[in-house]
Amino acid sequence: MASTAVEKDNLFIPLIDFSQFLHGDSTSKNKAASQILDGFQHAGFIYLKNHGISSSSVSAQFAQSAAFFSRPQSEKDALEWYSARANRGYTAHGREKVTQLADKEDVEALRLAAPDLKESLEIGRDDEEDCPNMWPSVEDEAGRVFKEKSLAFFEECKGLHMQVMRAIAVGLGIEEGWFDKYTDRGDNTLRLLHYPPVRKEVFQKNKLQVRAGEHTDYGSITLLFQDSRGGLQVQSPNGTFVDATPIPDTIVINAGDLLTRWSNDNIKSTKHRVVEPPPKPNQATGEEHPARYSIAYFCNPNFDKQIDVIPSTCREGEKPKYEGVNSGDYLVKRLTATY
Ligand SMILES: O=C(O)CCC(=O)C(=O)O
Ligand SMILES: [Fe+2]
Repeated sequence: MASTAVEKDNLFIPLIDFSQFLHGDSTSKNKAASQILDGFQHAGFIYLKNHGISSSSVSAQFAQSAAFFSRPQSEKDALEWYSARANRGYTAHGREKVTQLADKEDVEALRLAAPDLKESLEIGRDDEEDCPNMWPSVEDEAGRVFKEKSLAFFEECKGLHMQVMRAIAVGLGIEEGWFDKYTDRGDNTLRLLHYPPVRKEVFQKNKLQVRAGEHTDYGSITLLFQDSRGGLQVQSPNGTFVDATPIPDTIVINAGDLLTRWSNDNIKSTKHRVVEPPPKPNQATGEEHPARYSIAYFCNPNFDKQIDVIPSTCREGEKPKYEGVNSGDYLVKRLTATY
């Protein structure tokens, strides 16, 4: 049995030791693969430890992210996200609304009602034609290091995506490398997220206020690295939102809508959101919640691939529930609907 990371309201998110899949004998490997598949089929979420991405790589990327978001607003605005097809660049949510107001009191009132609760930078494969990444100036040394480190982290995550898809293949009883031809291009997005400090009264005044609204992800799987603040919640089968508490050195991985479709609804894409962090024992009670950082690596099948239901996920005599779609078009369509 895998140990359990989250257990509440009929939501059971397993904590799986991925070294058993990567380096174990065939019995351990198959066992880890079925635990992973089982987690995706029932919760839509798993936690992975010993995943092969070193804690120094992860903390270095968090440091790069914090340094990036501490740049002057004008520098970040110059890197603005520019199209759903490219899905690269900087987004400051709610900012436009705020800056259009001249009156100081109006600005403050609006800031309390609908504050900027997150900002993000999306980074894609760096060699995609006509879709450049939006890097800070590489003439500045920090900008050059940011680019180099972020691209190295991108590659590490790409490798883990391939391995997790292999585990899903083994779990499904198909050839281990079945997904490789869908994962080898790395048409993925590294999204750095910063939830700035926020006054507690913002949540008290508006019970619906969240740091990131509920949603499902779009692609195959998402690798989610969170800091120790907390606030991520996952929807349980009962409909409640349950804390997905940070566990050091683990990655939270969830399945996205395209994998649900690809697997004929065998695998779940589960709603999640980010809310006010839960109180921690012995924590000083200030007026403000400190900043939260997370890194989401959204994985997609190669954009030039047709995604037809995986034959082995249909039971005998069962028809596929979905028509084939092109992976890249599917993602662009979903992004266009939200941005
Ligand atoms: O910040 C987080 O923990 C979650 C972010 C997320 O779900 C997303 O960006 O899709
Ligand atoms: Fe998400």
